[in-house]
Amino acid sequence: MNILHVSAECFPVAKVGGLADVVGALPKYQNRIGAKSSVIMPMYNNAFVNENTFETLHDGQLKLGVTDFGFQIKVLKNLVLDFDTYFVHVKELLFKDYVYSADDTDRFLAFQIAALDWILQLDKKPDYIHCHDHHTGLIPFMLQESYKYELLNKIPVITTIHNAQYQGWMPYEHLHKIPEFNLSNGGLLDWNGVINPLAAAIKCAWRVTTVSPSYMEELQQNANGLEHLLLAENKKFVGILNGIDAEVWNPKTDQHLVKNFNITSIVSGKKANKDWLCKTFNLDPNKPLIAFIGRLVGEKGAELLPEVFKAVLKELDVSLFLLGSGFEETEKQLLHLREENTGNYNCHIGYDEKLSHIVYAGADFLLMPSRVEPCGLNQMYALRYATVPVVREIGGLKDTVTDINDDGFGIVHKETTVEDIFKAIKRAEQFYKDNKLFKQNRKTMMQIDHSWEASAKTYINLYQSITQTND
Ligand SMILES: Nc1ncnc2c1ncn2[C@@H]1O[C@H](COP(=O)(O)OP(=O)(O)O[C@H]2O[C@H](CO)[C@@H](O)[C@H](O)[C@H]2O)[C@@H](O)[C@H]1O
Repeated sequence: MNILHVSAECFPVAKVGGLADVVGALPKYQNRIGAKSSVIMPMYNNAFVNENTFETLHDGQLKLGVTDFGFQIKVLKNLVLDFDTYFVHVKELLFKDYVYSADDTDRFLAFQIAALDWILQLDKKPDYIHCHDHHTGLIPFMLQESYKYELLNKIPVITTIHNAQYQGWMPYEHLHKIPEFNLSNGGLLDWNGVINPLAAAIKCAWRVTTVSPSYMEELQQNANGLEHLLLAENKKFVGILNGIDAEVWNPKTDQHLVKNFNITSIVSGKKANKDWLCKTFNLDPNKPLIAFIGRLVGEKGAELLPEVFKAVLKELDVSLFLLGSGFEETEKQLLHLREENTGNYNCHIGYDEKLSHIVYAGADFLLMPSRVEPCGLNQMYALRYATVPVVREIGGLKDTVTDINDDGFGIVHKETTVEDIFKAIKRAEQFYKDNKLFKQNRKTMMQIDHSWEASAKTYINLYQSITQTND
């Protein structure tokens, strides 16, 4: 079984968030159970690309409306990843020092067209094409409708929704850039009067998956405008919980940590990482350390954090640390908060992979007050590093975290409000004081298995079920 994943991000090549973690792990675990899974992604002008060498497999020309662009498909020459990774190189459009920006429409259109042009001329074509998020949302449409790709229209195409908040909307002036199709089927591209690549993917993909079962249910009520479409297409939908790459995220071997640990050395291991964090960021190591890691956007409840932190710092005896970037105003408020709270609060505004690993290991609690959380990986990393997740009961958080009061191991709150988040942190402060229970809970958390094995198999079964139904 030959599967080609198409994605804008893939760890360790280019990561903005959880999409990269999933696309960097799922193919690896699919290969371990006998599939031949590979990835095609854009070639960005980033550190990974500059540190490695590439070989050109294919040279082509693509048309975006009236403009021609040369493109190459490249592979790594000096390094072997856990799966074959193909890179679409379009110098003028994709080769930038960012992944996403305001010019994404043309960039990801070119990426998708180049990927399909390349597949079209392959002797051995993939058995399945697995697209991820709206950046690849026009592929199911083009496979089904564009005359140019008629030869590929029997290849089952699956779309995974990692986040339905972003849909890739584009005005109709871009319509002519999509390889020619029967215009009377143009409605498949449309949702509410604009071209909507995520909606097109939902309409045209053979199956659609969401990254947790609860998120699939919730989307029917809250899908940023696509609710009716989801209801109409719900027979295509399957919710498959993400896993984590338990080899990359392993406190026993993690190269980023100050000290490694396993289930028999939790206390000393976590202490060494916490001490380093507290020393580096001027925090009191004797207080429970509550951390947040993530994009500072509305979905994550981030704009409430400055107010929550202010109240917590006034009333509770804990230390707070935040690693993230996003809304400028939230960043400003978070930085400003440091001035009056030295010793109990600090933040690092920016993206830092290494620091994130130390925070998962060194924190006592990890805060995730998300408004929307399709799956969430942070809480699963936290569990693996014996850090108590403090989460809102939503999406994948609901599927992976059970409250301590319900015989579970985490702290769960109902709403993304300042009051609820504050109360959850207060419960964390209390829980930390129960030394025996707190220590025992760390062991329980470390034994929870969220590795990819089971979900990788579920995806394979899903692909097979498509072939069986359509044979
Ligand atoms: N400033 C920073 N520095 C270092 N690392 C940082 C960072 N900010 C975030 N990260 C890292 O980025 C990843 C975030 O993953 P999530 O799954 O929590 O969220 P995201 O919303 O990006 O993903 C979307 O896709 C994933 C994958 O399907 C879903 O789990 C999720 O719910 C959905 O919103 C984690 O690896 C985290 O450590």
